[in-house]
Amino acid sequence: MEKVLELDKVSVKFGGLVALNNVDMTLCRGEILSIIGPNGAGKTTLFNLLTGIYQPTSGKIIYKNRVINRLKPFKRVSLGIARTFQNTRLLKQMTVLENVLVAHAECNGETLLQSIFARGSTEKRRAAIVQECVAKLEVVGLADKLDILAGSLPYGEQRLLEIARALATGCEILLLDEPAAGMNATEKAELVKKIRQLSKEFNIEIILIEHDISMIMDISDRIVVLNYGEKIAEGSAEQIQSNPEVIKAYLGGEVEEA
Ligand SMILES: Nc1ncnc2c1ncn2[C@@H]1O[C@H](COP(=O)(O)OP(=O)(O)OP(=O)(O)O)[C@@H](O)[C@H]1O
Repeated sequence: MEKVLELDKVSVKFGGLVALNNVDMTLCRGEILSIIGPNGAGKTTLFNLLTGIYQPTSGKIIYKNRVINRLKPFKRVSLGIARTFQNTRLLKQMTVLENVLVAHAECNGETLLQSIFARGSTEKRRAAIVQECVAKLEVVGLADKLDILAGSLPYGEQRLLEIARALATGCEILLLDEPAAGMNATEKAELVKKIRQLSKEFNIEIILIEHDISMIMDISDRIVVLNYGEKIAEGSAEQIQSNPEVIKAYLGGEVEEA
Protein backbone atom coordinates (compact mmCIF):
# COMPACT_ATOMS: atom_id res chain seq x y z
CA MET A 1 0.00 0.00 0.00
CA GLU A 2 1.13 3.54 -0.77
CA LYS A 3 2.64 5.28 2.28
CA VAL A 4 1.43 8.83 2.80
CA LEU A 5 3.00 9.63 6.15
CA GLU A 6 5.80 7.97 8.06
CA LEU A 7 7.43 8.38 11.43
CA ASP A 8 10.95 6.98 11.41
CA LYS A 9 12.31 6.33 14.92
CA VAL A 10 10.83 9.51 16.30
CA SER A 11 11.49 10.62 19.86
CA VAL A 12 10.23 13.66 21.74
CA LYS A 13 11.82 14.61 25.04
CA PHE A 14 10.79 17.30 27.49
CA GLY A 15 13.90 17.69 29.62
CA GLY A 16 14.33 14.27 31.23
CA LEU A 17 10.85 13.07 30.28
CA VAL A 18 10.62 10.90 27.19
CA ALA A 19 7.11 11.53 25.82
CA LEU A 20 7.73 9.46 22.66
CA ASN A 21 10.52 6.95 22.33
CA ASN A 22 11.78 5.72 18.94
CA VAL A 23 8.30 5.46 17.47
CA ASP A 24 7.93 4.04 13.95
CA MET A 25 4.55 4.51 12.33
CA THR A 26 3.09 4.63 8.83
CA LEU A 27 -0.18 5.87 7.43
CA CYS A 28 -1.23 4.43 4.10
CA ARG A 29 -3.50 5.81 1.37
CA GLY A 30 -7.16 5.78 2.41
CA GLU A 31 -6.53 4.45 5.92
CA ILE A 32 -8.35 5.17 9.15
CA LEU A 33 -5.65 4.73 11.79
CA SER A 34 -6.31 5.00 15.52
CA ILE A 35 -3.85 5.82 18.26
CA ILE A 36 -4.75 4.44 21.65
CA GLY A 37 -3.03 4.21 25.02
CA PRO A 38 -3.54 5.07 28.67
CA ASN A 39 -3.36 8.65 29.98
CA GLY A 40 0.09 10.11 29.49
CA ALA A 41 1.00 7.51 26.83
CA GLY A 42 2.03 10.18 24.31
CA LYS A 43 -1.02 10.39 22.03
CA THR A 44 -1.44 14.17 22.17
CA THR A 45 2.31 14.61 21.84
CA LEU A 46 2.12 12.55 18.65
CA PHE A 47 -0.61 14.84 17.25
CA ASN A 48 1.37 17.93 18.24
CA LEU A 49 4.35 16.45 16.48
CA LEU A 50 2.41 15.77 13.28
CA THR A 51 0.89 19.26 13.22
CA GLY A 52 4.21 20.99 13.88
CA ILE A 53 3.54 22.27 17.40
CA TYR A 54 6.40 20.10 18.64
CA GLN A 55 9.48 19.04 16.74
CA PRO A 56 11.12 15.65 17.15
CA THR A 57 14.18 15.46 19.40
CA SER A 58 15.36 12.75 17.02
CA GLY A 59 14.00 10.78 14.08
CA LYS A 60 12.13 11.85 10.95
CA ILE A 61 8.59 12.73 9.99
CA ILE A 62 8.13 12.02 6.29
CA TYR A 63 5.09 13.26 4.39
CA LYS A 64 4.79 12.32 0.72
CA ASN A 65 8.51 11.56 0.54
CA ARG A 66 9.52 14.85 2.15
CA VAL A 67 11.02 15.28 5.64
CA ILE A 68 8.81 17.82 7.43
CA ASN A 69 10.44 17.82 10.91
CA ARG A 70 10.93 21.58 11.04
CA LEU A 71 7.93 22.73 9.04
CA LYS A 72 5.73 25.27 10.88
CA PRO A 73 2.09 24.37 11.68
CA PHE A 74 0.53 26.70 9.04
CA LYS A 75 2.80 25.22 6.36
CA ARG A 76 1.65 21.73 7.30
CA VAL A 77 -1.98 22.82 6.99
CA SER A 78 -1.26 24.17 3.53
CA LEU A 79 0.44 20.88 2.66
CA GLY A 80 -2.72 19.03 3.69
CA ILE A 81 -2.44 18.08 7.37
CA ALA A 82 -5.35 19.40 9.46
CA ARG A 83 -6.64 18.63 12.93
CA THR A 84 -9.45 19.06 15.39
CA PHE A 85 -8.89 19.64 19.10
CA GLN A 86 -10.11 17.94 22.30
CA ASN A 87 -11.84 21.21 23.22
CA THR A 88 -13.60 22.83 20.29
CA ARG A 89 -12.06 26.04 18.99
CA LEU A 90 -15.03 27.42 17.12
CA LEU A 91 -15.85 31.06 16.52
CA LYS A 92 -18.91 30.84 18.69
CA GLN A 93 -20.42 34.22 17.76
CA MET A 94 -20.32 33.38 14.06
CA THR A 95 -22.72 31.16 12.15
CA VAL A 96 -22.06 27.57 11.19
CA LEU A 97 -21.38 28.53 7.56
CA GLU A 98 -19.15 31.48 8.52
CA ASN A 99 -17.04 29.18 10.70
CA VAL A 100 -16.34 26.95 7.72
CA LEU A 101 -15.80 29.91 5.37
CA VAL A 102 -13.19 31.32 7.75
CA ALA A 103 -11.31 28.01 7.86
CA HIS A 104 -11.44 27.88 4.06
CA ALA A 105 -10.22 31.48 3.76
CA GLU A 106 -7.34 30.97 6.18
CA CYS A 107 -5.97 28.20 4.02
CA ASN A 108 -6.50 29.81 0.67
CA GLY A 109 -4.85 33.15 1.27
CA GLU A 110 -8.17 34.99 1.30
CA THR A 111 -9.18 37.49 3.93
CA LEU A 112 -12.27 36.84 5.98
CA LEU A 113 -14.06 39.75 4.32
CA GLN A 114 -13.24 38.44 0.86
CA SER A 115 -14.50 35.05 1.78
CA ILE A 116 -17.72 36.17 3.44
CA PHE A 117 -18.63 39.30 1.51
CA ALA A 118 -16.91 38.58 -1.79
CA ARG A 119 -15.07 41.93 -1.74
CA GLY A 120 -12.20 41.70 -4.20
CA SER A 121 -13.48 38.46 -5.61
CA THR A 122 -16.35 37.78 -7.93
CA GLU A 123 -19.81 36.64 -6.94
CA LYS A 124 -19.17 33.49 -8.94
CA ARG A 125 -16.06 32.72 -6.91
CA ARG A 126 -17.94 33.39 -3.69
CA ALA A 127 -20.76 31.07 -4.74
CA ALA A 128 -18.23 28.34 -5.52
CA ILE A 129 -16.56 28.74 -2.11
CA VAL A 130 -19.91 28.66 -0.33
CA GLN A 131 -20.87 25.54 -2.26
CA GLU A 132 -17.60 23.86 -1.32
CA CYS A 133 -18.12 24.72 2.36
CA VAL A 134 -21.75 23.56 2.32
CA ALA A 135 -20.54 20.22 0.87
CA LYS A 136 -18.31 19.79 3.95
CA LEU A 137 -21.25 20.63 6.20
CA GLU A 138 -23.47 18.16 4.34
CA VAL A 139 -21.18 15.27 5.07
CA VAL A 140 -21.12 16.03 8.81
CA GLY A 141 -24.91 16.56 8.79
CA LEU A 142 -25.02 20.30 9.49
CA ALA A 143 -26.10 21.66 6.11
CA ASP A 144 -29.52 22.53 7.46
CA LYS A 145 -28.00 24.73 10.20
CA LEU A 146 -25.97 27.15 8.10
CA ASP A 147 -27.28 30.31 9.79
CA ILE A 148 -27.26 29.11 13.37
CA LEU A 149 -24.63 30.56 15.71
CA ALA A 150 -21.90 27.99 16.37
CA GLY A 151 -22.07 28.67 20.11
CA SER A 152 -25.73 27.70 20.26
CA LEU A 153 -25.22 24.23 18.73
CA PRO A 154 -25.34 21.25 21.08
CA TYR A 155 -21.85 20.08 22.04
CA GLY A 156 -21.93 17.01 19.76
CA GLU A 157 -22.73 19.21 16.75
CA GLN A 158 -19.99 21.67 17.69
CA ARG A 159 -17.56 18.77 17.37
CA LEU A 160 -18.98 17.95 13.93
CA LEU A 161 -18.56 21.58 12.92
CA GLU A 162 -14.91 21.36 13.97
CA ILE A 163 -14.53 18.46 11.55
CA ALA A 164 -16.18 20.45 8.73
CA ARG A 165 -13.76 23.33 9.43
CA ALA A 166 -10.78 20.98 9.20
CA LEU A 167 -12.14 19.58 5.92
CA ALA A 168 -12.52 23.10 4.55
CA THR A 169 -8.75 23.53 4.71
CA GLY A 170 -8.63 21.03 1.84
CA CYS A 171 -6.76 18.53 3.98
CA GLU A 172 -5.49 15.17 2.81
CA ILE A 173 -4.81 13.88 6.31
CA LEU A 174 -7.33 14.66 9.03
CA LEU A 175 -6.32 14.28 12.67
CA LEU A 176 -9.29 13.88 15.00
CA ASP A 177 -8.61 14.37 18.70
CA GLU A 178 -11.32 12.58 20.70
CA PRO A 179 -14.10 13.39 18.24
CA ALA A 180 -16.68 11.40 20.22
CA ALA A 181 -16.04 13.10 23.57
CA GLY A 182 -19.33 14.12 25.13
CA MET A 183 -21.46 12.18 22.63
CA ASN A 184 -24.05 9.55 23.54
CA ALA A 185 -24.08 6.03 22.01
CA THR A 186 -26.41 6.99 19.14
CA GLU A 187 -24.35 10.07 18.28
CA LYS A 188 -21.17 7.97 18.37
CA ALA A 189 -22.64 5.40 15.96
CA GLU A 190 -23.63 8.27 13.62
CA LEU A 191 -20.15 9.75 13.94
CA VAL A 192 -18.52 6.47 12.92
CA LYS A 193 -20.66 6.44 9.76
CA LYS A 194 -19.82 10.07 8.99
CA ILE A 195 -16.08 9.56 9.47
CA ARG A 196 -16.13 6.59 7.10
CA GLN A 197 -18.19 8.55 4.59
CA LEU A 198 -15.94 11.61 4.63
CA SER A 199 -12.83 9.47 4.34
CA LYS A 200 -14.26 7.99 1.12
CA GLU A 201 -15.99 11.08 -0.25
CA PHE A 202 -13.03 13.43 0.16
CA ASN A 203 -10.46 10.70 -0.40
CA ILE A 204 -8.53 11.46 2.78
CA GLU A 205 -6.63 9.57 5.44
CA ILE A 206 -7.68 9.85 9.06
CA ILE A 207 -5.73 9.51 12.29
CA LEU A 208 -7.85 9.33 15.38
CA ILE A 209 -7.25 9.58 19.12
CA GLU A 210 -10.22 8.25 21.01
CA HIS A 211 -10.82 6.81 24.46
CA ASP A 212 -13.99 4.95 23.44
CA ILE A 213 -12.59 1.49 22.77
CA SER A 214 -15.66 0.00 21.10
CA MET A 215 -15.75 2.92 18.67
CA ILE A 216 -12.03 2.44 17.95
CA MET A 217 -12.52 -1.25 17.30
CA ASP A 218 -15.43 -0.49 14.98
CA ILE A 219 -13.90 2.28 12.89
CA SER A 220 -10.18 1.54 12.57
CA ASP A 221 -8.42 -0.11 9.66
CA ARG A 222 -5.37 -0.28 11.91
CA ILE A 223 -4.57 0.60 15.51
CA VAL A 224 -1.30 1.76 17.07
CA VAL A 225 -0.96 1.33 20.83
CA LEU A 226 1.29 3.60 22.86
CA ASN A 227 2.31 3.12 26.47
CA TYR A 228 4.76 5.40 28.29
CA GLY A 229 5.80 6.86 24.94
CA GLU A 230 6.62 3.47 23.39
CA LYS A 231 4.72 1.78 20.58
CA ILE A 232 3.80 -1.54 22.17
CA ALA A 233 1.54 -2.93 19.44
CA GLU A 234 0.10 -2.30 16.01
CA GLY A 235 -2.50 -4.14 13.98
CA SER A 236 -6.16 -4.75 13.22
CA ALA A 237 -8.83 -4.48 15.92
CA GLU A 238 -8.77 -8.27 16.25
CA GLN A 239 -5.00 -8.42 16.64
CA ILE A 240 -4.99 -5.59 19.19
CA GLN A 241 -7.80 -7.07 21.26
CA SER A 242 -5.95 -10.34 21.63
CA ASN A 243 -2.46 -8.87 22.21
CA PRO A 244 -1.40 -9.79 25.79
CA GLU A 245 0.81 -6.70 26.19
CA VAL A 246 -2.07 -4.42 25.19
CA ILE A 247 -4.49 -6.18 27.50
CA LYS A 248 -2.02 -5.78 30.34
CA ALA A 249 -1.25 -2.12 29.61
CA TYR A 250 -4.60 -0.83 28.57
CA LEU A 251 -7.54 -2.95 27.58
CA GLY A 252 -7.73 -5.22 30.64
CA GLY A 253 -9.82 -2.87 32.76
CA GLU A 254 -11.96 -1.77 29.83
CA VAL A 255 -12.76 -5.34 28.76
CA GLU A 256 -13.83 -6.32 32.28
CA GLU A 257 -16.09 -3.27 32.53
CA ALA A 258 -17.91 -3.99 29.24
N1 LIG B 1 4.84 20.49 26.75
C1 LIG B 1 5.15 19.51 27.62
N2 LIG B 1 6.11 19.70 28.55
C2 LIG B 1 6.44 18.72 29.42
N3 LIG B 1 5.87 17.50 29.43
C3 LIG B 1 4.91 17.25 28.53
C4 LIG B 1 4.49 18.24 27.57
N4 LIG B 1 3.50 17.71 26.79
C5 LIG B 1 3.32 16.45 27.24
N5 LIG B 1 4.15 16.19 28.27
C6 LIG B 1 4.27 14.92 29.00
O1 LIG B 1 4.45 13.90 28.01
C7 LIG B 1 3.76 12.71 28.42
C8 LIG B 1 2.79 12.32 27.33
O2 LIG B 1 1.71 13.26 27.38
P1 LIG B 1 0.52 13.28 26.31
O3 LIG B 1 -0.33 14.45 26.64
O4 LIG B 1 1.08 13.18 24.95
O5 LIG B 1 -0.26 11.92 26.69
P2 LIG B 1 -1.68 11.43 26.19
O6 LIG B 1 -1.51 10.01 25.78
O7 LIG B 1 -2.24 12.36 25.19
O8 LIG B 1 -2.54 11.52 27.53
P3 LIG B 1 -4.12 11.84 27.73
O9 LIG B 1 -4.85 10.61 27.28
O10 LIG B 1 -4.22 12.02 29.22
O11 LIG B 1 -4.46 13.07 26.95
C9 LIG B 1 3.10 13.01 29.75
O12 LIG B 1 3.95 12.54 30.78
C10 LIG B 1 3.01 14.52 29.76
O13 LIG B 1 3.02 15.03 31.08
